[in-house]
Order: sequence, then structure tokens, then C-alpha cells
Amino acid sequence: MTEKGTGGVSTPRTPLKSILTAKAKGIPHDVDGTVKAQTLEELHSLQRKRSAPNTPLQGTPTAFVNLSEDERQRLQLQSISASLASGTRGTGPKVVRGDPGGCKSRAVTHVEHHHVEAPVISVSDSALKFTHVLYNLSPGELYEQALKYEKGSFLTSSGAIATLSGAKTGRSPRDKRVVIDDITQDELWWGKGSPNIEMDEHTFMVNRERAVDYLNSLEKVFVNDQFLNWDPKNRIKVRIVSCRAYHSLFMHNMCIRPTIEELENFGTPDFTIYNAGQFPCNRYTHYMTSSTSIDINLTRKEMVILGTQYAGEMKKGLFSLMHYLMPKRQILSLHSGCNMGKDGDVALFFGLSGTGKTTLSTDHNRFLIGDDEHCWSDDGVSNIEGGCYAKCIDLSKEKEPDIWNAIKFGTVLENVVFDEHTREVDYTDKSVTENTRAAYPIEFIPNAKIPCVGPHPKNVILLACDAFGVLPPVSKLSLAQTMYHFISGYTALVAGTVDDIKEPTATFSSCFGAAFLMLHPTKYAAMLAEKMQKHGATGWLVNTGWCGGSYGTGNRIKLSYTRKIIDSIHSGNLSNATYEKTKVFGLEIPSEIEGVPAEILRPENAWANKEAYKNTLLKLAGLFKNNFETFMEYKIEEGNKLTEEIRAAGPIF
Ligand SMILES: Nc1ncnc2c1ncn2[C@@H]1O[C@H](COP(=O)(O)OP(=O)(O)OP(=O)(O)O)[C@@H](O)[C@H]1O
Ligand SMILES: O=C([O-])CC(=O)C(=O)O
Ligand SMILES: [Ca+2]
Ligand SMILES: [Mn+2]
Repeated sequence: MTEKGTGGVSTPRTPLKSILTAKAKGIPHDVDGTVKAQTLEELHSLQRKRSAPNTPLQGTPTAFVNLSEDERQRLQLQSISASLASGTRGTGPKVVRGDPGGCKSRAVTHVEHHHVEAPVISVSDSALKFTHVLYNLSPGELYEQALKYEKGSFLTSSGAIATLSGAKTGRSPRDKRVVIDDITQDELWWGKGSPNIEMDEHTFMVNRERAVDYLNSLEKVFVNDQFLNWDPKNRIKVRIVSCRAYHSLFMHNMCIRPTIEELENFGTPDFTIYNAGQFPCNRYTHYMTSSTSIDINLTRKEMVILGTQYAGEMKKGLFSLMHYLMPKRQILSLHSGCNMGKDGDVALFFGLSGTGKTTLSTDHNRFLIGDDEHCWSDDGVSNIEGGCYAKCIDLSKEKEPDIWNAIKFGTVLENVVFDEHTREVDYTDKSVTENTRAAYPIEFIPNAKIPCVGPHPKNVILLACDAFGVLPPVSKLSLAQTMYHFISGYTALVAGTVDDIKEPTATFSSCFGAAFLMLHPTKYAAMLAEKMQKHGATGWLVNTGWCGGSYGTGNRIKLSYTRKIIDSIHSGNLSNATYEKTKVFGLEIPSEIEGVPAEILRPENAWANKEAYKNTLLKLAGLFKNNFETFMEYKIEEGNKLTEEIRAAGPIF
């Protein structure tokens, strides 16, 4: 008998011989060098080494040392069952570890949760089944789950896994609801301009029950226990319960990954997400205006997702949570990228979606602290996340080499198109969406700064992608101007990230992230002003959008020019340049920057039609003015001096 060897050459079949050296550890051999396994099944079981225990504890960390592995498993399952407890029945499902279709599950345990003494009226079928829990799986295990069970999951040529997020390929801010109760009523920002659309506690529970029942009806759910915030003093423990390996891997990459020891001592999470995104909300439910609902309950410390599988909802839901928790501790939460030079100079990059936070903070010559969400405390800056979420549309190896190289085994590629045979991704293809994305752990960027913390920022760079093409590529800001532009949060919304937006249009979003704010924007602005003043940070406005004309006529500023501009900010050269003040916006423009054509620095020089330039400039100034009206009645600080200065720092015409 023969079998096919490589290259199609038939080779004689030989007995299963060990090719391992005697030094190979942990694999049992017998004396003559063949593996000990008696059956192929046993051999395959040897292939996978049993991992060190990784079970979270409910109780005190001191107790676990004396626990047996079985006891740990029991406590872990109890904690997960409690998370999944139904609100009406008061009990959690029967949970068991492992894949129902995979290897034999260990320790079949029936766990009941006893915190509510609800009378058992009847037993439904769901009470008779087990829910299998896939707990903190590794990327390899999650790949297998996705490839085996999730339609639309494929290996690409770089090793990244491609997946589809379903009908939604961006966030759905209109479907976000926040529970209003005695506490949040007074604390949060509600009403005009606020992203927080209210929902009552009862309706939240209706949606929570819908999500929990859906999750419990499944054969298996994924549970991730992870952290937010690299500042050890202000670390938040989060649990994410989801139904797709895609969601579990996405959060594995995006949140901070616990070590085995940290996981053993995890205890009770500070916040839990129930992601039942495959299942719609019930439109007969009060407050529902579509089949999608993203509900945050700060008092219960829970978030429910129904009717959208876009993973960014989880990331940004947690960011909203941090925008609530951190300011309570006098820590400023920021929608910004952050990096650090070799001399320890830190820069923040604020900007709305698509303005360049990820692209510009990922800089081969600097240490990456994070690309999207940070905290600024009295100790300095810290990244909230453990990963990056880069836009992939038109990604090129030459222009963004570090992001390109981060797209490898472990990375989740959302909604990209690839060649069905070669599995090469075509980053120019927008067939599924413009908002194609890659989610990867921050260590995939070679010069990431781990732990992701740094000293107080030296430069605060406000990014705007100006579709009108009238803002200068760079200008130096006074503190009042920085605050004015921070509160305004101007950009041209780039297609795709938020549903239904197809072309760039001017938009204002305070603090460059109004969609994620929990408190009034002036609260964050006041903290930023105080911190910038205290630590002597300089503000800059960088237009990463159009020049030489508006969208349609002009062109987007070359990324290589923007990088030169940013380099000159970091090096300190730009602080020493000579400046000229522009009309209307009163922005200080440098006369020259090494490597950047001088004519693009002054927008009016770059426009062929001067009349059109002037009209467009006034039009944009008018939009700024209108937008700022809303903030006129708010004070930024006690005494009001800065408030007055900020008002005066806007366009004058
Ligand atoms: N001059 C430029 N400066 C910065 N980015 C540019 C420029 N020209 C083109 N781009 C492109 O614009 C996009 C900027 O997206 P990026 O991922 O950095 O946005 P972001 O601010 O991180 O948004 P989000 O908060 O949604 O993650 C990238 O696709 C980048 O290639
Ligand atoms: O949330 C998303 O989908 C992407 C993102 O970072 C943002 O919009 O700021
Ligand atoms: Ca980003
Ligand atoms: Mn973002």
C-alpha cells in the first residue's frame, strides 16, 4: 500500500515514527522512539497541550490559591451563569464549558443563580438545556470557530481573517438609548445636541431579557473577560457575552488582554455587554424606532445590543462608559490617538472618524500609545484599549506600512473584498462598504509603547478633514482657539462609518466625539483647558482634507505632506516658524515647512478661483458661528474669563 507524499510521488507507508528528539518536553515517548499513543485519537489529543488554568473568581483573590482546578471551574461557570441570568426567572442558565460540536467538555456542571427568590411557575424548554460557554478563547481557537460555523469568514493571504458584519457596516447612533433614572437624570447630558436618547429602566429590562433569552437559546456563547485602561489605578473590568467568534476575536484584539494570573483573579466584572446583535429588537417595545437597539444602563452597569452585528458598537459603547466613569475621577477621556517621541514628547491627535487619528498616530519614528481612545489623568496619558481599529479603504503598503504589516494572523478584517482563489485583499473595493476596517492588537505595531501610557502631552493636534478646502493645512492655536475648535469639533464626515452617509458633508461634533459624550461638552472642555494650561501644551489645527478647492474641485492633501507637517510639530521646528494671521478665522499660518510646497500652506493661494475661495470661507465661517450658538449660554470655568476668550476665538466677519 502506498500513500501520496508531497509532489505527488508515491512513498511506501511507514509505521508512525517519532521525529522528535529525546529532549522534546512534555510528550510521552516509549524507549524505541515511537509515540506512546495507542490510537490516532490519542495521538491527536497529544497535539494540543493542556493550557494553564484560566478561571476567573467571584470571591477574594486570596482564596483561589487553595482551590482545586474543579472548584475554579465551578466558580467560573457560576459567575457566567449569573451574568446570563434572566431578569424574570431570576436564575441563570445551565452553563457548561466548551464547544458543543468540538472536543468533549470537561466538568459538566449545573449552576443555579439564587439572588432573586422568584417562584418557579413553570419550566420552559430553555431551562432544560445547557448553554456552552467558550471562555476567553485564543485567536487560533476563535479562527476555527469562525471558519467552521460563521458564513462569510475566510482566511486571507496575509493570515488575517475576513468577516462580514452583516446588514450594518457602521454604527447606528440614532438607535442608541441610555437609561434615565434618579442618578443619571441629573448627571448626564440630555436633550438638544446630546447623543443620549432616553429610555426607562423597564424598557431596558425588556430588551435585556430579549437579548439574554436569545443568548441562552443558542447552543454556545462566547465570553470575554478583559480590561479597559492601561492606567493600573483606573483599570475597568469588562465582560462581553456574544454569539459570534467574530465579536469575541474583535474584542480580544480591542480590549486589554488579561494575563493568566489576572484572569484567575478577575472576580466580578465592572460592566457587562450582552451582544445579541443577530437578533432584532421588538419594534412594539417602547422607544424603539427601528429593529436595532443599543442600550446602556449605567446604574446596572450593563449594555445590550440587538439588531446590529457591527462590532464597533461594542468598542464605542465601552468608550461612552469611560466618558462617564473617568470624569467622575477627574480624569479626562479623549477621542484621540496618541504617540510619543524618543525624548518622551507626547502628542494627542483629536479628530472625528476618518480624519487621521489612526493613520497619523501610527508613525514609524515614534512610539504608538494608542490610536483612538485615551485618558489624561494627573499622572499623564493612558490608552483605554488594547488594540487599533484602522480604516482600510485604499490602504497601501507604501503610504501606511505599519498598518499594512499589522494585517496578519490574528487580525480581523471587516467587510473587505478578496480574490476567491488567491485570497489577496483588494483594499480599493467598496462593494460591501467604504468603512472597511482592520482590528488588531496594539503589539502588532512594532513600535507600540507597552504598557500604553505616557507623560503629559506637549502637543494637542486637532484634525479636521475640511471638505470645503478653506482651512489651512496647519495653523498654530492659542489656548482659547484650541478650546473653540475642540468644542466645535468640525470635520467633513467621511463616508461610511455612520450609516447612510455616502458623501462628505460638513459636520460639527463637540470634543471631536459628541456621539460618545455622557456629560455636557463644556465639562470635558474645561478639563482640557485646565490640563493644557497646567502642562503647557500647544494646540494645532491640521486640515487633512481638501486643498486647492472644495470636495469635487480640489484634492485631498497628500498624506506625505501631512506627515511632514506633523513631523515639524513634533520636532519643535514649527513652534519657531514665522506666522501670518488669516482673515475671518484668525489662524496663525507658518510661512514654510520643510518638505511641503509653500503654496499649499495658504489656502487662498492654492485656489484658482479667489472669489469662490472667499465665498466658501464665509460660508464655512457662518456654519461655525451657527453651530457655536448652542454653547453660548454655558460657562467653561468659574469666573468666565476663558469663556469670554473662547467666544472671541471663533471666526470674525
Ligand atoms: N492627508 C491625510 N492625512 C490623514 N489621512 C489621510 C490623508 N489623506 C488620506 N488619508 C486617509 O484618510 C483615512 C484616515 O482614517 P483614520 O483611520 O486615520 O481615521 P480615524 O481618525 O482614526 O477615524 P476613526 O475614529 O473612525 O477610527 C485613512 O484611510 C488615510 O489613508
Ligand atoms: O466606531 C467606529 O465605527 C469607528 C470609530 O472609531 C469612530 O467612529 O470613531
Ligand atoms: Ca481610528
Ligand atoms: Mn474612533
